[in-house]
Amino acid sequence: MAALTRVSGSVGLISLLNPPVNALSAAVRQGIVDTVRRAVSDPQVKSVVICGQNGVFCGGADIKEFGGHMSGPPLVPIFNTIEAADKPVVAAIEGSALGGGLELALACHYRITQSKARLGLPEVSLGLLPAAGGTQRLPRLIGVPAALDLITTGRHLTGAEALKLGIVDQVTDQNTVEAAVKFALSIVGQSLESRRISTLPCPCPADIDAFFEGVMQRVKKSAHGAIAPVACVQAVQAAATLPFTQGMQREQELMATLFGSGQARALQYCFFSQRVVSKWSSPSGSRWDTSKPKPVTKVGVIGLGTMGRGITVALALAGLSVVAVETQQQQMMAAQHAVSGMLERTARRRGVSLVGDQIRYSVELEAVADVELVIEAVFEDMALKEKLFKQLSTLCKADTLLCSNTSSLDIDHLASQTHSPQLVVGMHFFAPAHVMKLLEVVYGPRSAPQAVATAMELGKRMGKVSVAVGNCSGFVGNRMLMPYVEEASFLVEEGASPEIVDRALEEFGFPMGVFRMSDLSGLDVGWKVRKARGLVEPGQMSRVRQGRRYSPLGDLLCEQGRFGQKTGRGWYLYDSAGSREAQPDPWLQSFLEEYRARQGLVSRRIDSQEVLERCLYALINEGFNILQEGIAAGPEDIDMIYVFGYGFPRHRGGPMFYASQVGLAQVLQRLEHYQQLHPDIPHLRPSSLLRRLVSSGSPRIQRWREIIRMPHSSL
Ligand SMILES: CC/C=C/CC(=O)SCCNC(=O)CCNC(=O)[C@H](O)C(C)(C)COP(=O)(O)OP(=O)(O)OC[C@H]1O[C@@H](n2cnc3c(N)ncnc32)[C@H](O)[C@@H]1OP(=O)(O)O
Repeated sequence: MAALTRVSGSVGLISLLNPPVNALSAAVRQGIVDTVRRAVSDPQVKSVVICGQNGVFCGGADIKEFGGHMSGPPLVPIFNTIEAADKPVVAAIEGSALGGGLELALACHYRITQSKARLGLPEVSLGLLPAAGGTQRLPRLIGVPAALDLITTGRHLTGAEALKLGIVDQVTDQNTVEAAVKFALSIVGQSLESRRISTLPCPCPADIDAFFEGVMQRVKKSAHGAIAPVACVQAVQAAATLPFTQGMQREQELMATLFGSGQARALQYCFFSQRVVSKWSSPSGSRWDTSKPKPVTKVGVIGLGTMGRGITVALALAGLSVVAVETQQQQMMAAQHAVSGMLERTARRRGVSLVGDQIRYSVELEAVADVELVIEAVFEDMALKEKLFKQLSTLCKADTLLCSNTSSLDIDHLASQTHSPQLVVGMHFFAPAHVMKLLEVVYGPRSAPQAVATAMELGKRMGKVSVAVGNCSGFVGNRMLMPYVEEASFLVEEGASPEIVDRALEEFGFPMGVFRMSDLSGLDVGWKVRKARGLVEPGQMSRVRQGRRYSPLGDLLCEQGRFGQKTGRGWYLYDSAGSREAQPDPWLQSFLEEYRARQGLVSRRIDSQEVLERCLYALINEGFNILQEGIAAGPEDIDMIYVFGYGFPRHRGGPMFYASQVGLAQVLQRLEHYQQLHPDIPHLRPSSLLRRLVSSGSPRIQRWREIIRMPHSSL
């Protein structure tokens, strides 16, 4: 798993051999031990270069090993041996040097990197910390603030950025291994004293205690309950305040706590789930590996409201040509201005040059006649969309893919308006579309495999996590959201306040609770949807509609003009329209008291456990229904949708993984309990798939797909 050859007469070249990313599996670690020992003891070898096979230095520890019993030599002594070697060791970094891969490079005396290589310590995103000396060596090399930034965020740097920070010694656009070998030849005999990072003092800010206090406060606030970022700060603090050996001990202690935690398991599940969802399949048998995407270079976007603008920006940033269409000149000009601003800000933040000249604006629908793919982003109005799809089907090229950004409407119905229903899919982006990572790609029974593959590939090019899902009202994300939001309203009817509900959900790890989120996105959005479904009865307070329990609270607030942040009043009170500082509203409290009195509801005390169980288990239960119906191929699809699109705390793995950790029997039992108390709420009726999984002994989440596919009685 690692090979040693002698090149250029005296350079020992060690290559890591573990495709695809040369992860540091037990065999690779053993290979490094053996090859380093041989290189160091070979008198003909005067210097050493470590590289990875196939253009990748090393993707870090083998994450697949984490779940089981770890065997083989540990990393820390291997890296200490490399650093202590009396021959210069040079890391030749191509592709990626991440996690343990970068820690290996930090143990070497010199680092040479390809300019486009990705370097970083992403362990925090796996619920861990860089525990092979990364938290102790990096701050000694680049100083505490810069190291903290990299270690607590896990962000990747390019080779060029790493040079600026002082992580690497040289960047090359030529063959990196050849450059490293040449370099290794040039440094033979030079003192290595100043090259052993563990022996360097740690450059620290002046008032170190105050500095770490401030950092810890910031990190805790943004961590939303995740423990790894906090442990990362503690480990770097040890680097700043303790000698290297003691710092290493502290690093190990902190790692031991994280390693066995449920959060690490959840985050590692997310890592693999993100890759699982890219390998999509549909019930019709089409699959990622048998469906070839169509090449796309030019995309039309119809409708330049908030969503259309964000989609235009995301396409342009991905290097695609865009034809952006609005109906009126004035709206088009406003959109053009807004898109330019968004592009400018994003380009500045990412440090890339400005793009924008590949966007053509038009008020003529015919402008999209020659594009390969159209994304419709007009108002959520079926009649309008029907008309548009009919027009597009006539004016576009025969093989143009027609995609809708609808968040809930029937894709199959839209497809039926066109000459080629097989070329229609949903591309459901999330606002702001140039920022949010999630894309739901919605296929109907008639969607061609190539259409799905093309939308998935386009999403990937736009940097999205694309998840293929079946067609139903609300698809996966919004369908599951409905019972979650409804439960929150029912709890408020029964005695909770919006603050109580939101606090419980925010303590669980959501960046915002239901009501703060609703105020942010606008209460009128849901109101319109409920009106379209015939649920709204103006001025009426009845709590049963269409044969099931209904809360008219949201409608009543809208009738008062309380649309949330934009009107300065919603579930909360704001200083002014557009302000973000939510305050409890005494008016709302009296309104709720009066409402409950008129409904004959006796307010009761509701605790955070009930909030979490009713909101989350209702959401999870709908997830099981979705799995059972084959709308999502597996629990990973649902979890990635919720983590990347709905702010579900990543360190909890997503709703389905969370359910598996709570225990399926427990989720079932609590749903049964609440269903008995509230028989008029259908979404609390346990899904038959949940029952089936419980009666199959609550298997590991990785086995659910298999059980879902097993033929079963519907009784
Ligand atoms: C003592 C414990 C110490 C821990 C320290 C650590 O090192 S923890 C690990 C830190 N490393 C990372 O977090 C890197 C994870 N990998 C990536 O970010 C990316 O895979 C990549 C290296 C940037 C490559 O990206 P690319 O898009 O080219 O490929 P994929 O992401 O699709 O990966 C290809 C397949 O390789 C598997 N894989 C990737 N990294 C690892 C890893 N570290 N361990 C095990 N397996 C890894 C990945 O799952 C893909 O597998 P498939 O089966 O093909 O889906």
